[in-house]
Amino acid sequence: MLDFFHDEEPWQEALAPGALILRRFVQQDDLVLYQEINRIAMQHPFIHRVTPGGFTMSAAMTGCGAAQWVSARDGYLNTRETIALNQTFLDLAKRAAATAGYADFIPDSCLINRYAVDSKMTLHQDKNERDLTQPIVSISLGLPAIFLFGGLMRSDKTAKVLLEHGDVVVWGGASRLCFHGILPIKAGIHPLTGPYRFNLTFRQAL
Ligand SMILES: O=C(O)CCC(=O)C(=O)O
Ligand SMILES: [Fe+2]
Repeated sequence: MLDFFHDEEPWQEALAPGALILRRFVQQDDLVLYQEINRIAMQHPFIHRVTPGGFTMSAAMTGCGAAQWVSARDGYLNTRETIALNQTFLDLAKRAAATAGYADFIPDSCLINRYAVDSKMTLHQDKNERDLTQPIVSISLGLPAIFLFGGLMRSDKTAKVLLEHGDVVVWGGASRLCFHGILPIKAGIHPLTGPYRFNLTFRQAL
């Protein structure tokens, strides 16, 4: 893959108390992650969920692990039909969490979002998980995106952060319930993922 910065050493950037960006943390594992996303999508195709307010989400979703997120209203569905979290996924998520100071992270689920051009995610809190002492580990692959990261109130000022291929954001502790979102994705073609951005969020949901 032609990537000018492919050999760059990963580095870290503080985002907020309890929140850290691990730049290029999964860059070396991008192909394995992408192949696993495709394997999962063969069994559980990406779908556009409808919010409780009746809006169809622009990002398409699938996932793996013990629980599947249904909606902000209905939370997680504990289902036997989901695909197990594979070892590479688990190892990476735990290693990222530990690097950010969350050594006890035990993810049981991974939600996968696929963003095409103009797809976005409006500001929200991840609060359907049962144990909020466990962090969120969020991996970005493919096209870049602007990530908004705010405070505990929707109206709080948000930081705008460019997330690129291979970056990981971990948030927990004082930041666990911070509002966050994704601005509309700009058109582009990524060497690995084509016209898409993928995001994987690892959680202990149940
Ligand atoms: O796509 C992202 O980077 C964030 C996704 C997200 O916030 C979520 O799935 O809850
Ligand atoms: Fe979220």
